Amino acid sequence: MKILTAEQLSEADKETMKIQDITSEELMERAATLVFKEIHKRLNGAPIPIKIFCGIGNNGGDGLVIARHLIQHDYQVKVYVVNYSDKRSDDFLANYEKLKEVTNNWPELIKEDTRFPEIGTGDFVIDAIFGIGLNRPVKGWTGDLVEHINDSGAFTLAIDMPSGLFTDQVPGEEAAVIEADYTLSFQNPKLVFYLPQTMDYSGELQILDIGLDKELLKSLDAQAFLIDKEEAAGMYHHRRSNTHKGDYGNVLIMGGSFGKIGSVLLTATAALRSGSGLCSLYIPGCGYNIVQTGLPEAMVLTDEDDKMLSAYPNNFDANVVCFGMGVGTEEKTKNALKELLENFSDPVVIDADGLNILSKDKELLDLLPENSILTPHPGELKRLIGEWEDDFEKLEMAKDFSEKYKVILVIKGAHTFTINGKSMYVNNSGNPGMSTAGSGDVLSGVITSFLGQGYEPVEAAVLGVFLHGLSGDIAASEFGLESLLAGDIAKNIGRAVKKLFERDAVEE
Ligand SMILES: NC(=O)C1=CN([C@@H]2O[C@H](COP(=O)(O)OP(=O)(O)OC[C@H]3O[C@@H](n4cnc5c(N)ncnc54)[C@H](OP(=O)(O)O)[C@@H]3O)[C@@H](O)[C@H]2O)[C@@H](O)CC1
Ligand SMILES: [K+]
Repeated sequence: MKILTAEQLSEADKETMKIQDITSEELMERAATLVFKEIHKRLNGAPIPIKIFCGIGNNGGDGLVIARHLIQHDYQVKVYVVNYSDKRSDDFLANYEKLKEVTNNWPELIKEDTRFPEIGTGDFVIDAIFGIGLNRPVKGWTGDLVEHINDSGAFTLAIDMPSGLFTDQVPGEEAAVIEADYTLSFQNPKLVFYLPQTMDYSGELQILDIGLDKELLKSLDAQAFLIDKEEAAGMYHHRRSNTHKGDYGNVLIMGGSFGKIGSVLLTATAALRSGSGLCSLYIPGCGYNIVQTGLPEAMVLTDEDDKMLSAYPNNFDANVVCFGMGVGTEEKTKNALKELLENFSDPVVIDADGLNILSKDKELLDLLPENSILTPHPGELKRLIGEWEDDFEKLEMAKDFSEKYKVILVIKGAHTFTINGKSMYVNNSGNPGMSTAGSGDVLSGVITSFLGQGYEPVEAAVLGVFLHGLSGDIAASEFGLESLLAGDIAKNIGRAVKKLFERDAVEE
């Protein structure tokens, strides 16, 4: 699904009104009625005190429409109008009049000197103060109100955006932002919902299709692409019957050092579980017995050094090479990476200490084959591209880096970002149980495997990241978050592929 900017979405609102010949009040009615239906589906008439905080723009207008429907369905509703300005929008005013027709319990005005209403932990708060029209940080008494809502402990549902959250920048330190438990956002996801610095504000997220014109949305350039099952399934290459192992890649995994042989074992297991036809490892001598015993399906070549890598096996004919897990950053090992980059011209996958070696000796970056895939976690990324002020700057710096060196960056996190020049892909699978040792080694194996099977490099990265996450979700549902081991992620890749083509009950 496309991630769009606030400007694109408000422009799409306007264009849709023209194309569908509807007023903005009708579009608001449509959008807010969908929100009402979602609430009604879950509350099912429960007598919970509902407190709706409405701004005076169109986000507030949505709040008033929701209030009207809830009142008409006999919910206990109290509406507050947050009077941060006198410039009420037309649709706000029209819906204010309509609300008065269904209740005598008129909205209460909250102004600068008003005592804020009490909010109990059992209340249900609907935040319709600011939406995508936010154009400056929320401060002063409006900010105090936002903090008052946050401090209440009540379940908070944000409409379109948690109030105070910009779509295109992180909030400043003194700005107040609603910390929502749930956000129902209109039409398309927004980038801030997925960035480490801002993702917590939206809580659980649901995107509502409010029927903006499909052709119009298709024509818009995405700020980024959100990758879910549907997008991942579209990238997957089905296996043909008339094939043999030679059709599925011959990957070489170079990694490990004394005490860190497990890392390469995980990577190789993941590569084979992801469908590689042939998988070989190049490791220090000390790992020979471990790998041969742990993974009989793999072939093992050893370096002349017993404890670390010191060379690249130039006479070995692999179609993709992955380098870095558990290798350390010794000078000898740097030479091994250098030899690899000087002798291998197809895309490689570089992870972990391989990235740290590149960061220490930036000249090596120029040797990277075009479309190589680098898989840093935030610490490794910082060493590679430098410090950033905030997540938006990080993404710009990462795009510049990707363009400069013609490589694909896979920035690992709760939502892993894959960056290919100006294009960004945001992963939407996975869970916190995957924050565990070796998880990244497994990811490198999955991506390497797909690259070896002939996927376009960016697809190998994006699909690999998604399946890695989905496999983690499957493993977590079996073992629970705490007990999840990286090896479980590797083992479940096949189930994740199967799941790509299963329909979920909720989608039906
Ligand atoms: N027909 C449609 O288009 C549809 C729109 N929909 C809904 O409309 C929402 C967007 O509505 P919106 O554009 O009216 O802006 P909104 O977020 O309500 O803000 C209101 C005003 O607040 C002001 N302001 C900004 N920051 C401020 C601050 N820090 N402190 C104080 N004031 C501040 C600023 O005005 P200013 O003061 O700058 O003149 C701004 O204009 C969207 O999120 C969705 O919920 C849906 O119904 C679908 C159909
Ligand atoms: K809001």
